[in-house]
Amino acid sequence: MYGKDSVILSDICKRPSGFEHLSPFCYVNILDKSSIEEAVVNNNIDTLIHFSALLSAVGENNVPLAISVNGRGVENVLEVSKAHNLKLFIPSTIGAFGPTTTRDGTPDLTIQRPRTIYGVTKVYAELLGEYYHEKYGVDFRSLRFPGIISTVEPGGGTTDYAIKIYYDALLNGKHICYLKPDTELPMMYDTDCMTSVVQMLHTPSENLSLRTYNVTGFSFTPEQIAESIRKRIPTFQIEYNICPIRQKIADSWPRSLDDSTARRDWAWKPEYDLEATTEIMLELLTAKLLPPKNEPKLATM
Ligand SMILES: NC(=O)C1=CN([C@@H]2O[C@H](COP(=O)(O)OP(=O)(O)OC[C@H]3O[C@@H](n4cnc5c(N)ncnc54)[C@H](O)[C@@H]3O)[C@@H](O)[C@H]2O)C=CC1
Ligand SMILES: CC(=O)[C@H](N)C(=O)O
Repeated sequence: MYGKDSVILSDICKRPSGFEHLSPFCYVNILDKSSIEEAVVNNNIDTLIHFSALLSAVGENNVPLAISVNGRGVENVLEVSKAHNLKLFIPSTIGAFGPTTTRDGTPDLTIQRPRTIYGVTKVYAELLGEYYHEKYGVDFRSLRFPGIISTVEPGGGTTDYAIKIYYDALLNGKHICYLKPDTELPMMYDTDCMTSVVQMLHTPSENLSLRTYNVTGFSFTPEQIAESIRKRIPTFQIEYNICPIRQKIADSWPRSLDDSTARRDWAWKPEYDLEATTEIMLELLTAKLLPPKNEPKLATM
């Protein structure tokens, strides 16, 4: 299940430089079922992890494309999983909840009436996956993630500021935040996110009481993440220029998630809190963005 001999990455665009050593890479357009099937058959794939999607903010700007990528893409991977007996993981999100859901300690099973096309398509993915599991026996599994914080530049979501703020802290000493200072959202560090996927995929089917679980790390506001950065970069400043679209989305999402079912069923437990996340983000991004200048080489004799 791990390592470059076991994993193949795919996308419709070339992978960013610096990741070539990770694993083989191939073109797959998830809107083209035969392209998924070709990759599965040619590489003898047994598990499909389907990450491709348009996130919440970009989805609002291109609804037909979001319906297509997030909706048809899911239909295609489910059909291919059914035909080739694959284990299938599709991430869901806090975006699958909406303003009528309880926002604090949101449980796994509750009202799901999202108001974004991203959320609507993610509820569709959850329900269609569970339907394929019940009707056809597809080993479908899903986790509802909060905002994921990693050093990879964000792809157009509402929680993106929680990545950009670290870039800005190092490059400019200042971040202009599109959410209000007291907007609380749940988040999780990258390593915990990947651990949760691996743990859930390893859990025997009979131990899963749900096919879609909440998982979370910790919750914070822009003010609180700025304070955490200021402990390490005292001159760091945050200013606010509210984006009404993203603010409205954030105000409709949970402030915190209840992930006790995942903790009970497959011993889920995150390792990173806000301080540990700030520590590692600043360390990794310093290495990525501010590499040490090369010392002049000594003349060889
Ligand atoms: N980043 C986050 O905070 C969270 C992400 N998730 C889920 O995790 C998954 C990955 O999210 P990110 O990596 O942040 O998104 P991203 O926007 O960074 O990456 C999405 C990828 O999908 C690819 N893609 C788009 N159209 C495609 C097509 N037709 N065929 C093949 N690939 C296509 C894009 O090229 C891109 O590499 C998504 O399903 C998202 O809903 C869930 C909760 C939080
Ligand atoms: C929480 C998510 O699903 C994503 N980061 C987004 O903000 O759209």
